[in-house]
Amino acid sequence: MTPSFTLADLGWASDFLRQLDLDELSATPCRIAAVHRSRVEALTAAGPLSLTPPPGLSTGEIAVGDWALTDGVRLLRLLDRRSSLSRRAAGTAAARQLIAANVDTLFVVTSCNADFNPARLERYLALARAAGVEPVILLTKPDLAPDPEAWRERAEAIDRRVAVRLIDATGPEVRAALADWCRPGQTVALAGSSGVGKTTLANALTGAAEATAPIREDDAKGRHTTTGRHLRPITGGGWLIDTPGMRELRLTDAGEGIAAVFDDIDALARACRFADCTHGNEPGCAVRAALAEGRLDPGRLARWEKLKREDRHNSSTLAEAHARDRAFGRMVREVLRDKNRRRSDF
Ligand SMILES: Nc1nc2c(ncn2[C@@H]2O[C@H](COP(=O)(O)OP(=O)(O)OP(=O)(O)O)[C@@H](O)[C@H]2O)c(=O)[nH]1
Ligand SMILES: [Zn+2]
Repeated sequence: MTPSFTLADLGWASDFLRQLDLDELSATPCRIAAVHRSRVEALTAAGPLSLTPPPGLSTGEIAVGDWALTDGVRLLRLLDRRSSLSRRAAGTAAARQLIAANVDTLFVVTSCNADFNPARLERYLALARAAGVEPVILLTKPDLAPDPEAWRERAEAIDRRVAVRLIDATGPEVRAALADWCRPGQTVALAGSSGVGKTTLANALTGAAEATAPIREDDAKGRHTTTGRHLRPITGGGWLIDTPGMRELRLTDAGEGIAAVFDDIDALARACRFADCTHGNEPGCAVRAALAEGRLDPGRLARWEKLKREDRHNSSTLAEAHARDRAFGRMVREVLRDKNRRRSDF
């Protein structure tokens, strides 16, 4: 059985259509469902396709969730994204790694227990905002907590603009509870620590069968292709982007997002007498004044400062990262040389 999706089901919208030139109107819009080393898998209104990217476009520049144009064999070009989630690439280099594109909602998942950590939640909210994605906080395991409402209140206090839902990931109501964000054409992703229930939620949204076995669909030629590997249809409408990279998000260049989550502190800092105020001993510091008057929670200020430091560190230029790598390489070589020297002394 081949599920068929309309372009609107796949998330096609007028801001993608507007990007097409007249001579591109005959090309087929497709949504990237999986990215491999040299090919991508894509979904079209006529079914799944396996495509090669055009010369000059590496698969590293393509993300699951991207919209592109195809002639049926090749990917012709990528369309501009509405949002993109990226993280600092593994290793020490400050390069960015694309994780997902055109995500509408990031479900930030934590539990009604010791996993709940305001600093981490703020960090995820900042990351979502910087990516252009709406964050929603999901609090799992309310069934195991004596007073789940207290956890909800704590989560709501972090940012009043963010929706918070208590949700038993193992219960029957997962799709109903998240229906607002899982309408046809909408795309969601899940982030959060290990063990908070992301896999359980993903299975509930997509149907457990698809989660454990890849969906096999007949393509036009009657061969079997595996599709939707990382762009998984949600039962009843919408899409879940579930890639290995989604599970390890780190904060990169989220300066704008941090300012949005901590707009109160940001406004205070702008009112300091000196533009480069460190909120230490400078006269006319509005941040310290707010602290002294009890208008600003010292814990919140500490988390803001920590996030800013971390963001500065993660956003350090490639050149700096390379310099660090070189220094590290030099150290490793020296240690090895030293070891060999000692070995040859025996
Ligand atoms: N009672 C209860 N158990 C839950 C709930 N959510 C998750 N669990 C259980 O918690 C355990 C971990 O859930 P997972 O879905 O594997 O967590 P995860 O976030 O995917 O973890 P990683 O795969 O390590 O990232 C499982 O045994 C779930 O059944 C919940 O809301 N209530
Ligand atoms: Zn100040």
